[in-house]
Amino acid sequence: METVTKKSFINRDIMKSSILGAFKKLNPLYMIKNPVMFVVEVGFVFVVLLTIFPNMMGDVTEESARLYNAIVAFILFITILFANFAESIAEGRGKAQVQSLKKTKTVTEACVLLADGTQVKKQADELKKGDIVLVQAGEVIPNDGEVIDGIATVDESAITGESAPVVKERGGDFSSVTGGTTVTSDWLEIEITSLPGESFLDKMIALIEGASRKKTPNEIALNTLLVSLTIIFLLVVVTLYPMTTYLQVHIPIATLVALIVCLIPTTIGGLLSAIGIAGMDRVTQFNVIAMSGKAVESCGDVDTLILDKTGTITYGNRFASEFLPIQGVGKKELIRAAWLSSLTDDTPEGKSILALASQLDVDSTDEKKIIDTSEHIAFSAYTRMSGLDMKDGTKIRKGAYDSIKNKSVNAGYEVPKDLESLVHQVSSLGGTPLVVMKNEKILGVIYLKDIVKPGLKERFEKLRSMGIKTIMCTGDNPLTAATIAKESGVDSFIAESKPEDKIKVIKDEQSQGKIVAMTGDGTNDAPALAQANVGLAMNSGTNAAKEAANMVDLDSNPTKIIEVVEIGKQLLMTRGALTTFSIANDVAKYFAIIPAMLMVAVPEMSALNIMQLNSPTSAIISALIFNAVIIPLLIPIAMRGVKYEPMSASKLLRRNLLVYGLGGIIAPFIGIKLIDLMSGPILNLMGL
Ligand SMILES: Nc1ncnc2c1ncn2[C@@H]1O[C@H](COP(=O)(O)OP(=O)(O)OP(=O)(O)O)[C@@H](O)[C@H]1O
Ligand SMILES: [K+]
Ligand SMILES: [Mg+2]
Repeated sequence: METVTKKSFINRDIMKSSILGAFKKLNPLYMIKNPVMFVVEVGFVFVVLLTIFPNMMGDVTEESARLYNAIVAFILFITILFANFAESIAEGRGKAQVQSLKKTKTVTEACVLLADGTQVKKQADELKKGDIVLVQAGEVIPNDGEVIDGIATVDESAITGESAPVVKERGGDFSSVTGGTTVTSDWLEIEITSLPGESFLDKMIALIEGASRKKTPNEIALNTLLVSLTIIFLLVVVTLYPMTTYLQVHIPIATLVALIVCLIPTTIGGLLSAIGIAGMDRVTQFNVIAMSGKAVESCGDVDTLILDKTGTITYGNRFASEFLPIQGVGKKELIRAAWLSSLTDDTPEGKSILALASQLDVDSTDEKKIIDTSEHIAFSAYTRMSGLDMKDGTKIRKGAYDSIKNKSVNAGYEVPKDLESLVHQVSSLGGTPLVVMKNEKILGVIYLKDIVKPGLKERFEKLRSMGIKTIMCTGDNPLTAATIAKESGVDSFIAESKPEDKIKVIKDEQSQGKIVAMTGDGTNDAPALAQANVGLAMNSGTNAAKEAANMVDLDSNPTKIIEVVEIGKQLLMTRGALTTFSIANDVAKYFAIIPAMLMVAVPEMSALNIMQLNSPTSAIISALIFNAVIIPLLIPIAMRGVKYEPMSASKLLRRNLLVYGLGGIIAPFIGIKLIDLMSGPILNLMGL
């Protein structure tokens, strides 16, 4: 099982560009998007002006005020830089990735096949949807498309980072190709399915570049809270001013600005967007492309996970392992019918049936003729069968038990007595029984082996402790479904389901207020992928599925949805934890510095001055320094996320309140005291 490797989130290049980025982001037009930090910037400009014109507000008496104002301005400036730096670091890794992706976007020339059989050369950016192109070994695929002819290996490392080439061919799971990848052997005829500039690679670049990074609903809600808190503290400090005048305490304007900055939620305000970007980045590092931050965030809220059986819970390459004829039918006859039914079946199941039949000896001399003269009945998840209508009128079908049985009964046949026991035999082993019939008469059963992936039981257990329900949806019969469900440990299952049943399950869950995630790869999964709150499509899947989904797994590993959900949970938790910490901090600072500030004028305050700070000036400067340095100190947590262990929501809340709430209250007392011990004497020397 893959795990997220804990790469360092910072290196020299990222450091350099982040420092530069921190300065670039000082632009007020940019800063205003982050109202909390914008207030700090306005305060900074104000204190700079007070440094240059100390008498601006008719405020000053002592000469030392200029120096004091300069120090406050400097710390405010550093605070803003730290916040900008956090965001730049979060963006840094994505930028590096974009650069390597852009390198793969070389200008390619495509060989377009026209309807009359002639070929013309076109630039990749002139290709239209529906154009058919021929791509040969060594050439780059000009845009996304579906293979319509040929078989070839394709190097997809430009996109997936995986160096082993992938075989692409018409039909089945490996028919879609991505622009920017390279054909390494043979040739492919590809029908283009994307417009120039709208390919998967283009979308990936735009996403990582952040061009389409919008604030997520959760971020917007939190921002509103932070702005409200900012307004409240602004009012608190503004009302403090007449009070102190009444008490005849002189508080310099710079101190009031410093006080505001200490009290408004600058810590979370400075880290909020970094947390979101880092969450998306963690998903990307995991080789999953999220189409929006909202998608990653929805993962954190997921209540129900819909999984399909084949390929997700069991290995995708379910293979034929036995032919079981019903009484009165020869094994040879069954094998021949099964072979015929699979001659033009592109699915892994069909291919494995051909392989087993050939291995067991089947007369295949007329193969080509049959293929050429018969009508092909392709497998579909709706009919749940596949086969051939031969020229001589023979109809051969294989498919799911209930589908074939219904068809045979409708044609007037009785269900063979021993059929059910054969189906039962296969199903109770967790295998898929495919029933074969010739001219509506049932001949026997093909045993397709389905193997449950290891380690799933523990993972479903983990999901359960996170409060997530897992539902397996399968087109297979109830007994096979029950066996696999039991073996893998999913919470519940739905058998004999058609694609629209998946949508129904999703809608039912959603109508109960649940957030639903699902994976899929087929065209018939597309509507369900679109309906789900989190739809994770496989990169190997069809383009329709990829368009409908809001995430794509480049490694095409459906079980990854589990990790993606965990990353989403972790993102929400990190945001919650740091918000709690930040607000607890601000409240603590209030009690730490107000008494120190006022004790000169109101001696009774000294009882509250538990911190015993050097002087009112040192108190405010120390608090302001603490307020600034806490931002870079928390960058590692924002980047990596808080440690996540699955547990119930209420337990999690309690633990978070304890660690980050209580921690947030205690930290400033210790931090400010330490800074005061160091800065107090220096300020003394400066005469402050
Ligand atoms: N190539 C095929 N030809 C005929 N019948 C098939 C073929 N592949 C699968 N089937 C039958 O159709 C049923 C439905 O297939 P479908 O792909 O919808 O579901 P599934 O593969 O069983 O489960 P899942 O939804 O988990 O992928 C299968 O259970 C099987 O009985
Ligand atoms: K603050
Ligand atoms: Mg399937």
